[in-house]
Amino acid sequence: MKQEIIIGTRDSQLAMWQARWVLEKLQKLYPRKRFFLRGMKTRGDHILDVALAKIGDKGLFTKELEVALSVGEIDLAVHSMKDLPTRLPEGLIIGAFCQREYPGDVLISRHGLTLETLPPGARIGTSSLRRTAQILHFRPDFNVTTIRGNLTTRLRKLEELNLDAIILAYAGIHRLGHDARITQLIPLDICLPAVGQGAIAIEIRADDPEIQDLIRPLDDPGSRATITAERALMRKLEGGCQVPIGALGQIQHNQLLLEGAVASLDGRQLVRDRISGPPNEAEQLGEELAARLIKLGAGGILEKARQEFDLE
Ligand SMILES: NCc1[nH]cc(CCC(=O)O)c1CC(=O)O
Repeated sequence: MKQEIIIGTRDSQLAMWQARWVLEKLQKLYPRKRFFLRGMKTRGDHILDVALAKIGDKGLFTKELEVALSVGEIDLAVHSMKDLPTRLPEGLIIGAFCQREYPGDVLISRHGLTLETLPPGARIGTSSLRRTAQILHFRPDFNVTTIRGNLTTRLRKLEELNLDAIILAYAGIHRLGHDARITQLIPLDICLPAVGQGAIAIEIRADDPEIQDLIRPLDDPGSRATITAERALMRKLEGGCQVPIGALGQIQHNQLLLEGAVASLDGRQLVRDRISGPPNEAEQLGEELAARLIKLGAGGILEKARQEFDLE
């Protein structure tokens, strides 16, 4: 049995917080083992001046960690679930879907105003096409500006760029202790989160049953089912972080309720639908909802979104 276990993650503040959270849980469960944290840079951490959608690379924030995991330099990789592509490299699996935090997005505005009360033409900063499209659908008058960088950088840009508000995931803000800056929890019927948002993923080697057993207590069946459905939907729609897709699975009365939305970049077109069924059919529910969204016009919207980005 291994006595020393190396946990890899990105070296951003949020990633380190999440990996330390995993480390502390494991250390409590296995006081005799020694756990180490290794922070690594990914390509996504190097390219900071380009909009995410334009880099459009699968595994931008995960690849270097996956290489280290595959060759055994680390024993497990801790990621934000939403950074993890829907298809993993050969030989790697999600060993644990950790209990999800509140999955939605939040508005942080400078004068305490909400999506409803911000003035016409307000300047909103976000890094995601999904947020842009859904927010513009609700408030077509907003001026949306791209901001990138880690959480602290983005919070700073609210002031520096003289924006009226920025939109971020609740989970990241909460984990880094910035709750006091939240102006509004953005209603889920206005903006569906990114697939997997708010959850921490532990990626491991498929042929490592010892580590699989070790992390099993950190797996949350509800989060596993709901996020599996979201990821199946995403896979079927072939979206990555470069496409405006929102999805959210929830367990209600022992049923899995899955909602999904696809919107055009300008927010004019938006299709949204839901499906529910038994949690053990998560994968099929995701695929079925994807098929329904395509029938409602998602295919055309996505095709156009991809073209617009290739042309720029
Ligand atoms: N895109 C980067 C990223 N990856 C995960 C989170 C937040 C934490 C989470 O969703 O678990 C964030 C920041 C954000 O989108 O505001």
